[in-house]
Amino acid sequence: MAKDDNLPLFETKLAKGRILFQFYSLLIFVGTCFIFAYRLSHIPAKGEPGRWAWIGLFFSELWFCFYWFVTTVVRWNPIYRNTFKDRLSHRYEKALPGIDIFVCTADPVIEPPVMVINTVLSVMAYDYPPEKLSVYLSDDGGSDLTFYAMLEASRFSKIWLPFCKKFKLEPRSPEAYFRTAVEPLGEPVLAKEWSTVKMLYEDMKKRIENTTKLGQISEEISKEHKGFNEWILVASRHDHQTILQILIDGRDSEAMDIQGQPLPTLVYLAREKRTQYHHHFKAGAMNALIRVSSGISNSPIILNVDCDMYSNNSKSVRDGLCFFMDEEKGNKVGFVQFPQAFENITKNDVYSSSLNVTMQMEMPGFDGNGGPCYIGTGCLHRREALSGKKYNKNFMEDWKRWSNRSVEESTRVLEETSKVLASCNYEENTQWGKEIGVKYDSAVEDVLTGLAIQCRGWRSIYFSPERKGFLGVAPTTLLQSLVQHRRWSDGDFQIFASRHCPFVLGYKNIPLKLQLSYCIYPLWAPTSLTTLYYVIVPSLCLLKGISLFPQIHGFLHLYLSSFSTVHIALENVFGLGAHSRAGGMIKGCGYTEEQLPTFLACWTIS
Ligand SMILES: O=c1ccn([C@@H]2O[C@H](COP(=O)(O)OP(=O)(O)O[C@H]3O[C@H](CO)[C@@H](O)[C@H](O)[C@H]3O)[C@@H](O)[C@H]2O)c(=O)[nH]1
Ligand SMILES: [Mn+2]
Repeated sequence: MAKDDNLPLFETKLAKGRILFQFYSLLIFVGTCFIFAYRLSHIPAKGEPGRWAWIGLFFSELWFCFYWFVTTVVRWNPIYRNTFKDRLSHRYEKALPGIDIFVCTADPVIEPPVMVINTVLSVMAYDYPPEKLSVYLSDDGGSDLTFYAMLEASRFSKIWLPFCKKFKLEPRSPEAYFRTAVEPLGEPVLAKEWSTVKMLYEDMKKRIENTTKLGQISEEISKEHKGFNEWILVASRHDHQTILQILIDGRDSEAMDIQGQPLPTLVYLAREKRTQYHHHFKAGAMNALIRVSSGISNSPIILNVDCDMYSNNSKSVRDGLCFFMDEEKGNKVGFVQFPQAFENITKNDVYSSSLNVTMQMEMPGFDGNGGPCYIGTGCLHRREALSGKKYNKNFMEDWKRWSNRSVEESTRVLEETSKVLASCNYEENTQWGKEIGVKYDSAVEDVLTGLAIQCRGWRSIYFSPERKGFLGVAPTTLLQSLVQHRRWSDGDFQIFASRHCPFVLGYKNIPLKLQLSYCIYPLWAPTSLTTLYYVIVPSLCLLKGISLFPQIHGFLHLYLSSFSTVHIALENVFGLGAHSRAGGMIKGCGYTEEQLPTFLACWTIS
């Protein structure tokens, strides 16, 4: 036995500078106490003008103080993870488990088929034994255009996968790769292959784009695959039977790339849609995928990505497995969440679409408090945890059980038997969407599902490697950004106001500091009310000559002004610092949610 056999597969590091941050928080807290002392001791008497405005202001400040407390709890103790993939490979290379990868798409117009298949190709090309990978595309658009693109991708994968592996390319989305890669002119052999593959990709892209533009499949194309016949029965995207096509069956000995290596299984699924049944959006799609995949490959680990988030790092699956397969701590891990990162962030990122503060400060903080939330994409799940199983101390994943499994049926029979699992009435009178799978009835099904998994005893892990695991498309216009934030604020607040409230669901199931951390997003919505109050009422009162802030003189002046200096200086270090450390621009900073310090500054300056 080699001597590194007992070493862990991952390590955890505490963030630097925590003490400084904690000291800074203490300073803010002292300042806040002074404010409350003043507010309470100077309430205008009954009949004096401004009494109600004053009391309102006091409650707003109490709220800000609570919100600041929650953000401080989140940021108190961030941790960072590091994996040892060489140890994983050394110990388990022959016994690596199967991985099922789910890609969700919903609309061929908003999510063009070319983009979708780039994501699909990027995950098919993971640096992982291909016979152990199964990629499932869920098409809620029920579109033959997307199906056609998948057919093209299944053919192109035979060239693309060996090409990626031979030259160890990154990223493995052909579009993203060719956009940035420089032609290797110095090496004639490589250069020839490079330009051939590029040309083949461009040709395929053109064919798909032309068909998409046309909006329908030509007769010539429809003869290429019997799958197109399914669309004869499709009334509309909201009313059709299940369409399930196994485009590449990994068990098939003829499913080989041009180098003779096996290919990952590739499945196209458009679950059944009927107008009288609610389809539950992405959550419904995910649950159909969980069931269908259990009949086909049934891998113990499930990775899910949105169709606009391609894999930017071919090692991510191995990274994730370092957590699940760690001998000491792995069994408790329910899911491993990667950050959402985007490749289309504008220069100043005025709407803070990059989510830098969330991804680089808050999520590591969640992890330190008990585990990050599930954020819908770039997440590896343990199938058992996602399917509703409770963790218990004796749980031991049997990684071999899954790899020994063999499905006997032919591809066609397998397709037919699996279709039932994606039908509309399959979930009637079951726990799907409640206790099993991704939860329904929430605009942020992901956060709610992650919370439930944690409450069932599983640990989650946040892993942010230097080379980003996934890159997606962020909203860039004010309208897109507002729509997204409104959905998040609404959805998160609904969780808070329901029986799924972190303090109810989490009571005794997750640590109190994690329950508190979970409030940070649900409280966005109510905080907007106090913010509006704080912005509007004092200004109106000033117009009437009523001041709601103290006139400063004497000792208090000295104290407050020195505090304001210290505070503003520190706010620059921590507020701006937090933002720019997270890679943001100064202009985007005003949009981060550092309210209390901002209001403190407002106090001290007024
Ligand atoms: O009926 C539907 C609607 C959407 N989707 C897919 O769901 C994903 C996310 O939807 P999108 O409209 O892009 O929402 P975003 O605001 O970008 O989603 C963010 O927020 C969601 C809710 O918190 C998470 O589920 C997502 O993963 C996260 O990227 C996309 O791949 C869609 O194709 C479906 O499969 N079926
Ligand atoms: Mn999206």
